[in-house]
Amino acid sequence: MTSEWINRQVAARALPVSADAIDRIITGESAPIRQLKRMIAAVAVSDASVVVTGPTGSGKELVAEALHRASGRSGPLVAVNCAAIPAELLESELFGHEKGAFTGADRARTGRIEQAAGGTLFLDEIGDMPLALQAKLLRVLESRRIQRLGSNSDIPVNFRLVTATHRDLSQSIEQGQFRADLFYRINVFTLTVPSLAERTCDIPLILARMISDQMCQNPAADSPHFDVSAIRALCAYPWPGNVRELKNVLHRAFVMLPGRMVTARHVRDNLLGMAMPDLSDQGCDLPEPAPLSGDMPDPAGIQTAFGKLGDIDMRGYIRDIEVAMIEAALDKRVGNVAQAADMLRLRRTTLIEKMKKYGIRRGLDA
Ligand SMILES: Nc1ncnc2c1ncn2[C@@H]1O[C@H](COP(=O)(O)OP(=O)(O)OP(=O)(O)O)[C@@H](O)[C@H]1O
Repeated sequence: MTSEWINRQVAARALPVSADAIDRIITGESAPIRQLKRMIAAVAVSDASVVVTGPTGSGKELVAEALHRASGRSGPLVAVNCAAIPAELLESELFGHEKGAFTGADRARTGRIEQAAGGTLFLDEIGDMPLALQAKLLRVLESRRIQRLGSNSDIPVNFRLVTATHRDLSQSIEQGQFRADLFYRINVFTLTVPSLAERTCDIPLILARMISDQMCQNPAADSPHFDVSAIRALCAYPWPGNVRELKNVLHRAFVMLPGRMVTARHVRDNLLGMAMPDLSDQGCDLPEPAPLSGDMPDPAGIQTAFGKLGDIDMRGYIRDIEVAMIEAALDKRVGNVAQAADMLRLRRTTLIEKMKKYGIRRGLDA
């Protein structure tokens, strides 16, 4: 069904009660976001499958969450990132297995599809699912039954499927990488999340929401304040990494400019340009930090700044830097945790441990 069909349905009815739930999850009042929220409200109540498209970091996972919350389904939202799980493990992750089904299967395990009973199964990056598994998923969608690996018995399943991808699935079909029959099964509705560049008037609201979330997580943090020139500079930027990139910029502001008034110059030079701020115009009289290889902030410069600024919450500061670096590496490697770990010279398991500690879910199944 097309977005014209949805538009007609949306126009034909008042927003349902679930609009509140959607508003709480998706911040923004721009015309494309208001339209997206109305579409979510319209399709949430149906059981039909939804494909969420949109550029990376634009908020596709949030749309899946909003669809689930507004659907009123009593079961859980179970999210699986098909690109983050090695192909050979994805099948048992989704379908579960019986004890002894394969080497290392020392006990039975319920798969994600079963876990989503009565709720929503969100398959992120479905375009990356191996072809053999696509065939199995299609059978599940047609029969509404699954078999765990190593079992012959069918288990009935009841879930609403929401998928997302940053790939052009029609192109993947032409290239033989995605099954056309599965595409038609999963694509009853398409919801497209606009890029941040198409809705820059939402930036002040999103920023305020992110600051308040950050302060809830860490009430001791000293929030930066963005003046009008800073907001204008943020609105003029093209945001290739979309809302995720805005979140990273805010993290940088918390680390580099805590409690300070952020201006357009800070935005351009320090937050988007990634240079350490020159705080001399704010009475701190600090030397310019020497650039490091790779344009990373110079730790020696940070040390000097700390000396001048007095007491510093070192654990909080290091945590903020780790979060910003992990998110930057995940951005650079399009959510691929193994590659991000390589980039950060960490073992994959160490990176995953840190991501769990900091509540970074990108690239990990929920
Ligand atoms: N409207 C919004 N308001 C507040 N935060 C948002 C909004 N949209 C996205 N975010 C935040 O931006 C980040 C990226 O969002 P999300 O993971 O949903 O993007 P995505 O499109 O699924 O990304 P990917 O393509 O990499 O899977 C998340 O931290 C999310 O909470």
